[in-house]
Amino acid sequence: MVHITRICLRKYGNFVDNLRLYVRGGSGGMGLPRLGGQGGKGGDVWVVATKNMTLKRIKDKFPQKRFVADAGANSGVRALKGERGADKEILAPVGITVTTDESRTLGDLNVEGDRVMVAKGGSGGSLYSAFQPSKGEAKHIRLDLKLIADMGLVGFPNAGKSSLLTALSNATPQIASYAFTTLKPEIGKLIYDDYKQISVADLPGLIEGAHMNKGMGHKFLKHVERTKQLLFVVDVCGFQLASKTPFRSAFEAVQLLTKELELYKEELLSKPALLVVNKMDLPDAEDKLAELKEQLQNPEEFSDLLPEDMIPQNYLTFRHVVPVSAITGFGISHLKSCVRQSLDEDAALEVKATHREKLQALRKQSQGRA
Ligand SMILES: Nc1nc2c(ncn2[C@@H]2O[C@H](COP(=O)(O)OP(=O)(O)OP(=O)(O)O)[C@@H](O)[C@H]2O)c(=O)[nH]1
Repeated sequence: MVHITRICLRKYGNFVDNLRLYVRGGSGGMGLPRLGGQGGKGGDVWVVATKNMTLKRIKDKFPQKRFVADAGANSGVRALKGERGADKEILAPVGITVTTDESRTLGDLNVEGDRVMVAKGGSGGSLYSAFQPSKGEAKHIRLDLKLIADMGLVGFPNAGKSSLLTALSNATPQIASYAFTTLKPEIGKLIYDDYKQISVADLPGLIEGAHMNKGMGHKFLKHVERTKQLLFVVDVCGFQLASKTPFRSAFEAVQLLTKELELYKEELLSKPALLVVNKMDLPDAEDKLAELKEQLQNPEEFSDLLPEDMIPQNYLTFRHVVPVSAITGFGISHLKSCVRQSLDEDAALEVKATHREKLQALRKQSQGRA
């Protein structure tokens, strides 16, 4: 398949589920020996859980990824006690874990307003320190989005997501409970011959208009942020949500799903995506699949099938388009291997990127010593 996903990657940058930052508390202020004055304490650095924030936004807004709190003021004749330096707050998304570079957990941000101190400011100089202030704490920290699953199922009601999850995971999926959410996703585990496990989440509640918070809209869409990749699921024969709503073909369903994600948060579309075309056991399924594939090859040509406000800005192209029947089991093992292949591909890229980052850090260190 050709790769609008890649085009999106270039346009929006990859989805960010972890971020490494440099943080430093402010230095303390100088004490004033003559009058026994005390310098102000340096500010602390905090990570604060904030609504509508993403790791990608932090990365884009602060490309240096460096956060330093203000220094405490020196003590002076007019103010024997120097003023405290201002704290620095890093506004971060809800649902992350904050760790040190050595993987020690500093705290979890589960609810809006949760905060974790990540670098303490230095103390001001005083009689006890011969009026010399101390420096603020400095370190690298990591912000990790708590992923609920490797893959997230994205589809309208009745597409067969639950049936698919059961067929894939060969078991009754578990209902998971997460501290940072009120919606309970069902998680299925795909187990491979080499015992590798991949988790797939079925997230209930996506309907047309979800971006406007229709149905369980935003809760659903928040979950999509917490999976590495997306598994779109459509009924090959299309669907009609209710008697008053229009019939949507499989192609329209794909574009409507894409548009819902785009309207909610464009960067979700930079996640790798696979398309599952379900219910291949139904009559005329082969013809409809052929038609869908043709439409996906040239989506612009078929855009007049969609309401104008639901045409995505960028058509998503899928790493794999996999026809299956969750009921008969047709295509399920092929889908399992496509899912594995897609995640393995990204894991290899991630290892490379981490390796590169570490090499760069080492290089910088040795340049600093020279
Ligand atoms: N013929 C056929 N029917 C299917 C297939 N997969 C699911 N169905 C049927 O489609 C209906 C919806 O299936 P679900 O698995 O509940 O669909 P869902 O997407 O989880 O639906 P919601 O829970 O409403 O979001 C059920 O009646 C299933 O039996 C399939 O491969 N072939």
